[in-house]
This record gives sequence, structure tokens and C-alpha cells, in this order.
Amino acid sequence: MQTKINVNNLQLYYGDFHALKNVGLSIPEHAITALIGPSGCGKSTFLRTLNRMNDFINGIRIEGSIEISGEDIYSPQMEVEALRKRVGMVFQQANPFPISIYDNVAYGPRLHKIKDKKKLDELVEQSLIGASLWDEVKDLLHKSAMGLSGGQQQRLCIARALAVQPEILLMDESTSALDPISTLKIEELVQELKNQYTIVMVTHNMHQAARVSDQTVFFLNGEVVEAGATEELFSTPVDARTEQYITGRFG
Ligand SMILES: Nc1ncnc2c1ncn2[C@@H]1O[C@H](COP(=O)(O)OP(=O)(O)OP(=O)(O)O)[C@@H](O)[C@H]1O
Repeated sequence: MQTKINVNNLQLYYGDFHALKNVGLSIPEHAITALIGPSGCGKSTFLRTLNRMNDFINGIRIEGSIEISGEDIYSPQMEVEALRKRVGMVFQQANPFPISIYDNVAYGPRLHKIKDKKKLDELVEQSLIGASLWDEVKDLLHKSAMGLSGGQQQRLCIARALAVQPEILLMDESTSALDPISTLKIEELVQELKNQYTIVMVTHNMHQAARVSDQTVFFLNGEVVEAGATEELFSTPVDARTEQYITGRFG
């Protein structure tokens, strides 16, 4: 598998607090990488470094490098807006805008100056198909997104992310607020999406990581303890702390 994201000696400080320590990782293209670890170990912080969402936080300091397709995303030349278009994000709570389903999906493309109605229609349809939501909403496109169920709203957020045609999709516990059936739907969807996108997901649920991902990264106290093929990490972990965590002995 080709490497999409290369992280080298990454350090992140919130003021004096050293939240990510010497993180080195290689994230493969067209695969699902799951980030696991106990609460507070730095999973979300790390995820947010990949599209520079942490830039908004006061007192933050980042050292080391992150390359996406060989480009250093923290270099002064990097255009952060363009980066966020390439690296989409879906959050824990579905957060549709209180506007129509169509306008939610068209929001990103319009922001990027796509105005042509035919092009927008196409993007909306393709994104909703991509997010496995089209069949359920094709007759409701101009109804409010707030009328959808929680699982549908989360798939709408995925469609919204896909509409700007990203290369990478970051998912921060995107199923943790959903019922088991909606969760399964999103897990199946993510398996399909990896053919086109590189996916990095934070999950609290080890079973989900084992079911869905190709590569798993185990974080503890801001460090990567172990990273490797999911099957191997769960069947023959190398580090005793990984074994303790995946067998439920802490965290
Ligand atoms: N904006 C912030 N300012 C200061 N400290 C922060 C900030 N955000 C996170 N932290 C701290 O950094 C550490 C890592 O937090 P982070 O949210 O990345 O962990 P996590 O593994 O994603 O946890 P969880 O699974 O509970 O979401 C924690 O100690 C947290 O308190």
C-alpha cells in the first residue's frame, strides 16, 4: 500500500502540557486507519493535526512534520483553506445546518465558488449516493435536514464532506452517538469509501476498530505505543501495554 500521510517526530504542546510526544506514523492510502487508546491519550488532538484544526487553539505549539502526498502541511507555503478541502472531517455529533438537505450538501461547493445549477445538482446527487443516503432522501431534497434521523444526519454530514471532493476523510468517533443499526450502516459505508478516500477514524470502540480498519494505532499518554496491521495488532500485540488495553485490563 502506498503511504498517503507521513508523520515524523511530531510534538504538540498545549501551553506547557506536552500532549503529543514523538509521534511517527505512516498512514496508507485507500485504507482505514483506526486510532484507539484510553480517554485523554491524544487521539483527537492527533486527528486534528492532519487538517490543522488545532490552529484555532490559543497557546498551541507544534514541532516535527506531517506530509500529505509528500507535501509538508505545516510549511509556510501551505494554504490552509485548500488543505481543509483536501482533508474533510466528520465529528462525533452530527451537525447538519438548519437548512435543506440539498443546501447542506451544496454548502461546501458553493463556498468554493461552484454556482452552476447542473454541476451543483450532480455533486449533491453523487455525494448523497456516496454516503448511501440518496435513496432515502431523493424526494426530500428541499426539506429541512433537521427532520432526518440521527443516523441519516450523520450520513448527510459525510455527504457534505464528500461534496468538496476530498482525498482524506477524518472521522472523530462518528458513530458513538448512534444506535447499533445506524452504526453498522456507517461502518459498511466507510468500507466502501476507502476505495476512493484515505480514512482515519478515532474510535473508543475496539470492536469497531477490529471490524472495520486495516491499520490500528494505539495511543497512550500522547505517544504511539504500537501501530500495525489491525489483524496482527489485535491477535499478536508486541507491546505488553497494547495487550493489556485490548484485553480490557485498563482504559
Ligand atoms: N484545547 C486544549 N487545551 C488544553 N489541553 C487540551 C486541549 N484539548 C485537549 N487537551 C488535553 O490533551 C490531552 C489529549 O486530549 P484529546 O482530546 O486529544 O484525547 P482523546 O484521546 O481524544 O480523548 P477522548 O477519547 O476522551 O476524546 C488531554 O489531556 C486533554 O485534556
